[in-house]
Amino acid sequence: MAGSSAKAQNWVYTEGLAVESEAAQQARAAAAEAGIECVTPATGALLETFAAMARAKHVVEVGTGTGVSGTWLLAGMASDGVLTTIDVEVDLQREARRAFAAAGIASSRTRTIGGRAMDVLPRLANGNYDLVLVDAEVTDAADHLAQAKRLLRPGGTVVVTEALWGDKVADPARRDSDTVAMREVIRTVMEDEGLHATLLPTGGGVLVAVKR
Ligand SMILES: C[S@@+](CC[C@H](N)C(=O)[O-])C[C@H]1O[C@@H](n2cnc3c(N)ncnc32)[C@H](O)[C@@H]1O
Repeated sequence: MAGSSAKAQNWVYTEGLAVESEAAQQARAAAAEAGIECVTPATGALLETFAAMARAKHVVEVGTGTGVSGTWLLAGMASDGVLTTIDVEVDLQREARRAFAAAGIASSRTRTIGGRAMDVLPRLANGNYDLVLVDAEVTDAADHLAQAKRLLRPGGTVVVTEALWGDKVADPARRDSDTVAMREVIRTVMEDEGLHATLLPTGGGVLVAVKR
């Protein structure tokens, strides 16, 4: 028990270290008002770091929401990098565009596409992207991941958020369909010889894989 309370303390400490920009805070408030989930501050900081490590110029995001994750990604990307972000909810994307503008991001650096990811992703170019973030429905994550693999250049990174699925993935007694689907996504990624992969406990769990 002492171990798990120390882990909880570590988690709170890690989240507290991530200083969120005013624009991301604005997007987070809009997400709360709309009743949608968004990445935690520590996950956002991790996304910024991944984007900066890659000096990312071409990033795809599945699940724009109100722009919390997008704001963090743009902060880490190359100054001329372009974020292509997809969501079925265009009203949420309007909030995201507001957050990107508040962050001082030129409109030419974001491409917000309204629609279902599986209608949009197949139209994007093979091997052209440095980073793909998958943050929509867990039931679609396997399909989004397969598209991400196609879109990434060698050395490009795919990130799947909420990978610990409300702390249920690690509990073998949890067998609801969403938890099983996320476990299957993790297994597929970890066993894929075309990827270097790991699972981080940051935020709600972050599955990260680099294309070989
Ligand atoms: C968890 S929220 C994204 C939050 C956002 N990434 C952030 O952290 O600020 C998930 C989003 O995925 C969108 N979504 C769900 N299914 C989708 C699909 N099949 N294609 C595109 N977007 C989808 C929802 O409308 C919702 O805005």
